[in-house]
Amino acid sequence: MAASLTRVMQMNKMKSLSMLARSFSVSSQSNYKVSVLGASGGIGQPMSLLLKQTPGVKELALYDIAHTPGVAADLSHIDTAAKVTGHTGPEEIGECLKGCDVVVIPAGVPRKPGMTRDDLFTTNASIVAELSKACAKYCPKAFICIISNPVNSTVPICCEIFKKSGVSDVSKVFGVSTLDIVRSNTFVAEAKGLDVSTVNVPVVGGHAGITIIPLISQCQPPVSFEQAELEALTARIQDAGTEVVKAKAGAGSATLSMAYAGARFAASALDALSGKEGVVECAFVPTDKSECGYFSTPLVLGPNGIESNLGLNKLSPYEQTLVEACMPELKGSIKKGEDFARNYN
Ligand SMILES: NC(=O)c1ccc[n+]([C@@H]2O[C@H](COP(=O)([O-])OP(=O)(O)OC[C@H]3O[C@@H](n4cnc5c(N)ncnc54)[C@H](O)[C@@H]3O)[C@@H](O)[C@H]2O)c1
Ligand SMILES: O=C(O)C[C@H](O)C(=O)O
Repeated sequence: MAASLTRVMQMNKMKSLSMLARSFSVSSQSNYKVSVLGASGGIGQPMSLLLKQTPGVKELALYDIAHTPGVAADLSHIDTAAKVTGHTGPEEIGECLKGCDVVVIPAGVPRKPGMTRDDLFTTNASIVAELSKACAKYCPKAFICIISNPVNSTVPICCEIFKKSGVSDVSKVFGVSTLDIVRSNTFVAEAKGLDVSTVNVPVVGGHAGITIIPLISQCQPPVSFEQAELEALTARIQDAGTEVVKAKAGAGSATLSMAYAGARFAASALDALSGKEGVVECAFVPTDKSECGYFSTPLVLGPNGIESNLGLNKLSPYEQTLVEACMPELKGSIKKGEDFARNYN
């Protein structure tokens, strides 16, 4: 009786792990160290929980300025392979980052109702600069996945800090815009009554308001909407972060959906590192394909980071107007980040 119960439990666990492996599509043979900076926060905790269950994670190193020992102790009791370590404060960040393959950064303050993402710059710019400096020192070859807002400025900050620290290759620095894709897939599937697991909408541009540009004309499977419906859907995707901020009424912004999206992007990074073919993700990265210098587009990822940038592909006339409209804001946010980093010590 006890033996058969154990067998059923083992089968259930294997089933749930293989479901997770399939949904995050990670090669189970790989063996990587993943670090989360800002691990005690609203995103950091649930994302670390997902990463603790992600096949291929050998070590999960958690860093924050507070509460990391408790989060690490809690997660370490979960019976999955990843070894969990907790690190608190700047004197422990080196140990956290040494040997790291993938770093995910959700450190920093979230929005409250009435704020824009850019309003977070004052606080978050220096947090991301400080953490980027540590990454450049301790794990310059790792995939760096930046969640902290404003992403349109924090990614340029990280890239500039890397260059200032002597790390010229920034082809593994990514602004995580996966949540925009996750939301677009969900909303399109709901509108068309499709199985959401089959829907894939590329989202390009940046990660704030009008800079978020879903390419619904390139949705797989193909879908079509009346223009008014398309515009309403696009606006909902662009404002989806604000929708959550308003609903949380002062208690922060998206955490659970972001944890899912962040863990999914990290899993793709692990896939890319392990040499899996055909890993494609949209992310906000440095590029010479856009006049801005940074833009989110679908990217083919490999062991060395971006293998190729798939660009915008064929845009509809409506999407072309959205791309043109986002340029002034995007350029301003990028410049703000670059200027900040150049003056940062
Ligand atoms: N890219 C996206 O799509 C997306 C989605 C949701 C949220 N965000 C952003 O993610 C960030 C975090 O959101 P949250 O809800 O988890 O916030 P939170 O306040 O719940 O957690 C942030 C964590 O960062 C930690 N932290 C602060 N300074 C730090 C430092 N110097 N080093 C390490 N850790 C530090 C805090 O102690 C806290 O635990 C915000 O900037 C938010 O706007 C981005
Ligand atoms: O909206 C926010 O402030 C958080 C995040 O950027 C989101 O899109 O949910």
